[in-house]
Amino acid sequence: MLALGKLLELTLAGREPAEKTQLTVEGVRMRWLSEGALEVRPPEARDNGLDLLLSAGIHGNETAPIELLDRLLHDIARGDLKPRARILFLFGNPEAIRKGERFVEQDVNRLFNGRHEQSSGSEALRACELERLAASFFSKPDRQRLHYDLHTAIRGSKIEQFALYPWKEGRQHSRRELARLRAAGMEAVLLQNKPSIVFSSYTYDKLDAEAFTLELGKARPFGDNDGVNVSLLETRLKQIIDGTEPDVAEDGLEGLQLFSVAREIIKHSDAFRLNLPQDIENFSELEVGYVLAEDLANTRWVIEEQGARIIFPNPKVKNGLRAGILIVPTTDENLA
Ligand SMILES: O=C(O)CCC(=O)N[C@@H](CCC(=O)O)C(=O)O
Ligand SMILES: [Zn+2]
Repeated sequence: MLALGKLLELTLAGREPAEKTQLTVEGVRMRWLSEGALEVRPPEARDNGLDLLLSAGIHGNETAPIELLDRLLHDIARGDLKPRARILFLFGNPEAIRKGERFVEQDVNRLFNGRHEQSSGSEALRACELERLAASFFSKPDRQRLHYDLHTAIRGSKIEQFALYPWKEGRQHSRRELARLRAAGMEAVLLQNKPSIVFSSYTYDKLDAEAFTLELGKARPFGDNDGVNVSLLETRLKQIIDGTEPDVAEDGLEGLQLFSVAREIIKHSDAFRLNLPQDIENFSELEVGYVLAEDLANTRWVIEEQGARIIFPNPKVKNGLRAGILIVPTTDENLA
């Protein structure tokens, strides 16, 4: 296997490779760009015009997606997987990955779309670098752009694998991309309805990629991911990479549950209280009238929406950040 296939090992050791560019026997070029960043380019004659960004480890303790990208890279470096797409592999927060923690000082996934400029520290610098790497990768005209930012969640979930689809004014969510996600094993998609500061929102909004955050199960340490079944996604990614992906039927949304955001719960102060059991699962339903959260100055978050569910409840976030998302079921009528 080419040494650059060991991007994860290099990243965990905090080392630069001796050789920055290597070629497989079939002429696939692997190029190390910076810590945790590697570009793969097929020979020109085989290039099918897709630019695919695969990122994981934006949160350092979310290891199943990191292991998945590591397996794909090994297959490419051994010549077992022959790309027809250009690919950028990114391990988002190397320092946090080495520590096995979600983040070190601040959550990288709250620092995109310019937020890093208002901040400082190594994670702000990393978010800036990730934006730059993604922008440079997606700068070639007339190519398809696709980004999957792979995550696992802090808690268990009533719906194990789901995607979050960013929003941009005047742009419609794509039925074809949703069918592709369904084929990749996703059981639900949350259609966002406002701008956001996460990585996939940056590539969707500023770089015109089709972009998604994918949640694949519960976060566990390296080597402990048997419970996270990524086989459908892994098969689909291999097919996207080597250009053998079966056509997705645009009516192929069967079994895919769609949700939209009703409200984001923002923690404003240290007085914030979230009235949920610690072990509550994502997608748990909340009854109308339930007092979900309380904050300073008698602010109360009371459930008003029929069929409301909660995802990512987390009262420990820093003040000013999202402490949960209230979602409601929606339909496919506004898809392009
Ligand atoms: O389990 C949790 O509370 C968080 C899991 C996670 O890291 N989710 C991403 C979602 C990003 C998005 O909104 O697209 C995050 O919170 O950064
Ligand atoms: Zn995450």
